[in-house]
Amino acid sequence: MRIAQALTIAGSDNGGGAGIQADLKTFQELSVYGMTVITAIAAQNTTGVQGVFPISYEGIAQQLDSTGDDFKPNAVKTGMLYSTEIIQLVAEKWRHYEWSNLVIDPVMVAKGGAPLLQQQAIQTLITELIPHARITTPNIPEAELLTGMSIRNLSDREEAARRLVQMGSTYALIKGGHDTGGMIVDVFYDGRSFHYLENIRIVTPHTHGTGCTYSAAITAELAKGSSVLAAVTTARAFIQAAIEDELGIGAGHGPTNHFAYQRRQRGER
Ligand SMILES: Nc1ncnc2c1ncn2[C@@H]1O[C@H](COP(=O)(O)OP(=O)(O)OP(=O)(O)O)[C@@H](O)[C@H]1O
Ligand SMILES: Cc1ncc(COP(=O)(O)O)c(N)n1
Repeated sequence: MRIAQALTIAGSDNGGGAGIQADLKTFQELSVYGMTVITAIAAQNTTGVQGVFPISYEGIAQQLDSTGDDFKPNAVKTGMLYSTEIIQLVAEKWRHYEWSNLVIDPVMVAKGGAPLLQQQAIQTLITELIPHARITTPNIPEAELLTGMSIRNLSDREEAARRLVQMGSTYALIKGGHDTGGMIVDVFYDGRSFHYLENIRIVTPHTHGTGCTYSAAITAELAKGSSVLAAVTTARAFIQAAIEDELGIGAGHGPTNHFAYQRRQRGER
């Protein structure tokens, strides 16, 4: 049996809750073989980001080539891409290796406020990478920056999703984690109709890396051949379980529980 394979192109979180580490844990839990291209080392913990150290352009290019020359990932996700140059490089290699199933999590700012994408790189993300995306998964502030509109209500979210599809992303998912109400509504758009993934907001400080984990789960499911809506639905259940069964690690905003979804599937909760 050929195992499904997925590649994540993202930053490293030494604390293990977000970035490359969250992606690999999620791939593994969903029975997908994971590979990585590291764009930057973010020194961080549950109290914040203490430093960001980008990998050299050559270092990233070589990782992409070493991956592309030998492996054929069934799906690829991007997380923290940090700069215009890195986005252009990823777009170039994407075309060169003819990869498929691109999931773009347009990581811009860490939960604590530290910038993870340079301001001037947002336009490059729009022109160079989003046109290749199978799905783009911004949170509300990211969707506002990408679309240039302010998002206050559900119809604004729908309009933002439409604009992402107009930019060339085949599907769009506007995540509602930054909602303030008791319900979280993620808006999924397939270019024709909308689906709403509604869940009760879990009251917890332990939401570090939720966006990374959610998009990694979508990537894993796409790698296994799921439809995009089915992938998002499974990923939503994965992130809900990961937030609900909290681990309580660290003094601040702790990581989610990447074991939770499979433990529930096995009836071990
Ligand atoms: N408190 C919560 N309760 C339930 N679900 C949540 C909660 N916080 C986040 N989620 C789920 O996780 C998804 C991703 O969260 P969010 O919108 O905060 O993404 P994000 O800001 O990209 O995350 P991060 O930057 O931490 O990786 C949300 O769309 C929602 O489905
Ligand atoms: C390497 C890396 N990638 C992404 C995030 C976003 O996660 P969060 O918004 O929860 O801090 C992060 N903190 N670090």
